[in-house]
Amino acid sequence: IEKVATTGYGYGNKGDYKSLNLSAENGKYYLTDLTHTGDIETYDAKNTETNFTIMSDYDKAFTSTSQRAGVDAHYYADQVYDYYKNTHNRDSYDGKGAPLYSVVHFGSNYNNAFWNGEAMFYGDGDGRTFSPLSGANDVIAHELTHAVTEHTAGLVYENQPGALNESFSDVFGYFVDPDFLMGEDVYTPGVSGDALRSMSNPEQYNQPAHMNQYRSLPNTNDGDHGGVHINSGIPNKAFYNTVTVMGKQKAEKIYYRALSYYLTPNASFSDARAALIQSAQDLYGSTDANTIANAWSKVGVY
Ligand SMILES: Cc1cccc(C(=O)O)c1OC(=O)C1CC1
Ligand SMILES: [Ca+2]
Ligand SMILES: [Zn+2]
Repeated sequence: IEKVATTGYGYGNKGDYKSLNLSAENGKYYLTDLTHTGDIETYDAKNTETNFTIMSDYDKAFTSTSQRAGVDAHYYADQVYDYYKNTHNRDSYDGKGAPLYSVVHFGSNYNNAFWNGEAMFYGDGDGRTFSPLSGANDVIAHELTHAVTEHTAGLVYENQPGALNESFSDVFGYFVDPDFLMGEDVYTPGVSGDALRSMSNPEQYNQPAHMNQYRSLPNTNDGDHGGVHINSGIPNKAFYNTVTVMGKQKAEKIYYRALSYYLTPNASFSDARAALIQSAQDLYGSTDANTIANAWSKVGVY
């Protein structure tokens, strides 16, 4: 007997109804989406950091409170998979249809989300800094883009290449959730209107928005690997300067081409500027190439 594809539904972290691609076997239903080249599977860590079991139910309704984080992780993984396939003709993060694994309820009161090279992991948050982190599609897009970056440019996760790595994840978070805030749907559930980061106004959340504010930090864990989540404000602002002029349709093609074709592991901010200019020139010509050049010059990167 094997798992057969079926559909069901569930409630996400906000109690919102979402239809789901499931699989069925022996009268049980699983968060296994068989509709893509690689399966999309969602696991429950049950607040451990080691034991993960695929989320299942005895019917097609994933409506219990403990299933909400899984419903969102599963639904948004499908949405981001479709984004890369439909917009960039990229089949999963490796371009070869790799299966997508997500793990929810990771750890306890865990205010983080991450890609560990094999799967996406989402904490539940502590209810003050974060609500469950799978509750936002820009977070899933951010994490999955770390996987895409690993399989394309391979931007080293430290100093300027690391800040570019972070910025490309935020940028594709914008392409999936087109607003200039990151994590706004799961950040500080008790405070409305704030976010983890702002791409239009990085300073609002203590990030630099210009090269003359670049923060040289130690390349250690507590130095945020040379400030990858801090200095990403500079390329994020350059993106804001770009997309507000040329629009999302052109920007997403240019950014994808730079990431997948030109950028290399130790790229600096200046290398990224050149790669994006070249990508714009390749695809659309000098007007859009100049838009990129100006967008980066305005943040002090030449
Ligand atoms: C919440 C969080 C903490 C530490 C690292 C990351 C990380 O993935 O770099 C992280 O996730 C994000 O930044 C996503 C966009 C909200
Ligand atoms: Ca957002
Ligand atoms: Zn990240």
